[in-house]
Amino acid sequence: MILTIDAGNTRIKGAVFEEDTMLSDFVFPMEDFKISVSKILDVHKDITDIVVASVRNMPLDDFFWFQNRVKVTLITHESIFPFRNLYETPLTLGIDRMVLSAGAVLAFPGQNRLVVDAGTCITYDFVAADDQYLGGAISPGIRLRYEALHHYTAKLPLLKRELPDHYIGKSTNQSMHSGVVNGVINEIDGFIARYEQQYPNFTIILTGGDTDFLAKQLKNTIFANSNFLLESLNHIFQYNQE
Ligand SMILES: Nc1ncnc2c1ncn2[C@@H]1O[C@H](COP(=O)(O)OP(=O)(O)OP(=O)(O)O)[C@@H](O)[C@H]1O
Ligand SMILES: CC(C)(CO)[C@@H](O)C(=O)NCCC(=O)O
Ligand SMILES: [K+]
Repeated sequence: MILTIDAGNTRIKGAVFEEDTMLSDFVFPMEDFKISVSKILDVHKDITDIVVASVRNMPLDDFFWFQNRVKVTLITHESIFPFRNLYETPLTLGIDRMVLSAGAVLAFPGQNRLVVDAGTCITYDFVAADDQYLGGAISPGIRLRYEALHHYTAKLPLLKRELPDHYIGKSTNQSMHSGVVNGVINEIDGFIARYEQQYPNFTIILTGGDTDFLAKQLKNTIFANSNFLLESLNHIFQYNQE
């Protein structure tokens, strides 16, 4: 039994796996890291390994704190990934993007794959059918866009995400929802259309904190799975054992 941990930019997510089955999952703020993980280990006494991917500047001691109870594996640029990395700056590629790309290769062998992670940032990662990682894009996520509008203006309020039913916003709030949410939807549809010009067939995976909010709004058929990063960590761990 293993505990996978995704230390994201805003929140920490975790899931317990017995082989390919997810037994439970958790979300907690950074401050609660040690207490939350301790509790999970207390409840699931059969956990033998913790597998972590972190995009934060978090002290590694926090992870290795549990070393006396379980084996701790940190996924880093030195881990074994099932793709050839063609990024020109491979050492600056986010570990989350590498894990998602690896997960896409292992879950969808022999296909072109695009992973869209709608989290704090929206990231796009393309891995071709020959398992070459080509790169992608990084843009601000939904919450970041709302926060930026509020933070860098005098008049715009801080709003919570809301699905607009009109393109033409008839009030400040409607205009902001249309700008942020329709903007993101068009961005994702637009990226997919662009990639389609070059690669007529590919599998699209949507993940991240805004998965469920966005999934039905997109034009294309996608695999929507907000736990894809945690599942990918489980797959990479198994792959690295083999
Ligand atoms: N309870 C929540 N707390 C924070 N963000 C949430 C929540 N529910 C949905 N979201 C949405 O999730 C997005 C953030 O995604 P996510 O939670 O995956 O970010 P994260 O933890 O920083 O991870 P990552 O760094 O991998 O993006 C925000 O744009 C926000 O709209
Ligand atoms: C883009 C983020 C912040 C998304 O979580 C992360 O993947 C990251 O820090 N990336 C480093 C830059 C890059 O991927 O090229
Ligand atoms: K992200």
